[in-house]
Amino acid sequence: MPFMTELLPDGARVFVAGHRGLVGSAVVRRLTAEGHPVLVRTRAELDLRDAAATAAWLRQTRPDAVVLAAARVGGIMANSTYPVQFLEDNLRIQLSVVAGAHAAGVPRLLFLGSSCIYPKFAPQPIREDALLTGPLEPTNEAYALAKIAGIVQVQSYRRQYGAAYVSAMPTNLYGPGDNFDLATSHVLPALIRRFDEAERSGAPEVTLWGSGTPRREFLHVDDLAAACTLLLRSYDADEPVNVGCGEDLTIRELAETVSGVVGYRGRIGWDTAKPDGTPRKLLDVSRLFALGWRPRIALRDGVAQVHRQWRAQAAGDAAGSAPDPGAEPTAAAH
Ligand SMILES: NC(=O)C1=CN([C@@H]2O[C@H](COP(=O)(O)OP(=O)(O)OC[C@H]3O[C@@H](n4cnc5c(N)ncnc54)[C@H](OP(=O)(O)O)[C@@H]3O)[C@@H](O)[C@H]2O)C=CC1
Ligand SMILES: C[C@H]1O[C@H](OP(=O)(O)OP(=O)(O)OC[C@H]2O[C@@H](n3cnc4c(=O)[nH]c(N)nc43)[C@H](O)[C@@H]2O)[C@@H](O)[C@@H](O)C1=O
Repeated sequence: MPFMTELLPDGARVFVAGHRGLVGSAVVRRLTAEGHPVLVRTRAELDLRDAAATAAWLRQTRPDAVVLAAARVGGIMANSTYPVQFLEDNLRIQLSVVAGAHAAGVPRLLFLGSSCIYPKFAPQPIREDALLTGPLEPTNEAYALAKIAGIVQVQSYRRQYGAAYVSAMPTNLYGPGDNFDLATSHVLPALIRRFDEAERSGAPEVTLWGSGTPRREFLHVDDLAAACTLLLRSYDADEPVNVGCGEDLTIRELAETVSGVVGYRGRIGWDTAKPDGTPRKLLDVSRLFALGWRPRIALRDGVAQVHRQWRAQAAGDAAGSAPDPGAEPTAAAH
């Protein structure tokens, strides 16, 4: 490997923490396609909450860069039910990986936060400098605080040691390998599963959570992965970078889109005893757009892709085989 003058030289070896997850698997696909050898460890091989084991592995392998996509992640209900794990697991993983990378002399690191770090009533679209300007949304406060600690940790390594470590703040994501467990999933895979099962069973109504009025922005994880490698190659500054498509819709509109793709024609009901969460969190993506990145996968195409994978997964579960998480969406254009 040549002396590191570039932020991510050609052929740089990258450790992708969380490579089996939604984001990590997409980042592995993207890095591999760009010619980077990728280092991975399963949770069974290396629990990233274990600081000593993580530091030892990073010292032994000394990758050229780390993408921190390992985290305790979940939808609104999982976040509200398990705030202790969402706070503590994420703090511990971040402490292990960022400190371990620095101790091992890893020159480059990308930390992934989340759009829920911003105040509940932040002006829309939300700029990066809205951080710490108001109270957080209570349903995911513990997770958001852990992510904010991660951002400050990364900034501190920059300020104190001059490390080229940076943070990205993705909006709500979806894609191949998503979590379809209704108790822990995010809304988009939950809706695909609910409408698909209702269509197959002929159920007259599907009941969704909340009022349907909150607005959310959805980005395909392959678009996020392209942003991650661009940031690794070209971004080196203190402030986090928002990653979103720049457009949002209500959960009711999302439900109409997903039911249309799935072909479900029954009624949609709303259980207002369930939480709505934050009313809106559309990201200002001008910083990332200025670097030349654009989202490529339209929501309807991405939903159709994930629906096909859910069908394959459901059929595979019944037959005892696994789906292909790398299958392409059929069309790709915004
Ligand atoms: N999904 C989304 O909508 C969004 C995600 N993000 C961020 O992107 C990142 C990745 O999220 P996503 O891919 O969706 O999450 P997933 O739950 O799909 O994947 C998380 C990964 O982290 C691994 N992991 C968790 N705990 C540990 C541990 N103690 N030791 C080792 N590995 C561990 C999991 O391993 P295993 O496979 O063994 O479970 C899994 O591979 C997170 O930082 C998240 O905050 C940001 C905005 C939105
Ligand atoms: C990525 C992001 O994800 C989480 O925040 P969230 O955006 O509020 O999460 P969500 O995807 O679970 O819900 C979005 C909206 O959709 C509604 N909704 C309807 N019906 C279902 C449903 O069936 N399941 C789910 N999960 N939601 C439903 C739900 O009531 C809410 O109004 C946090 O983890 C946060 O920390 C974070 O970073």
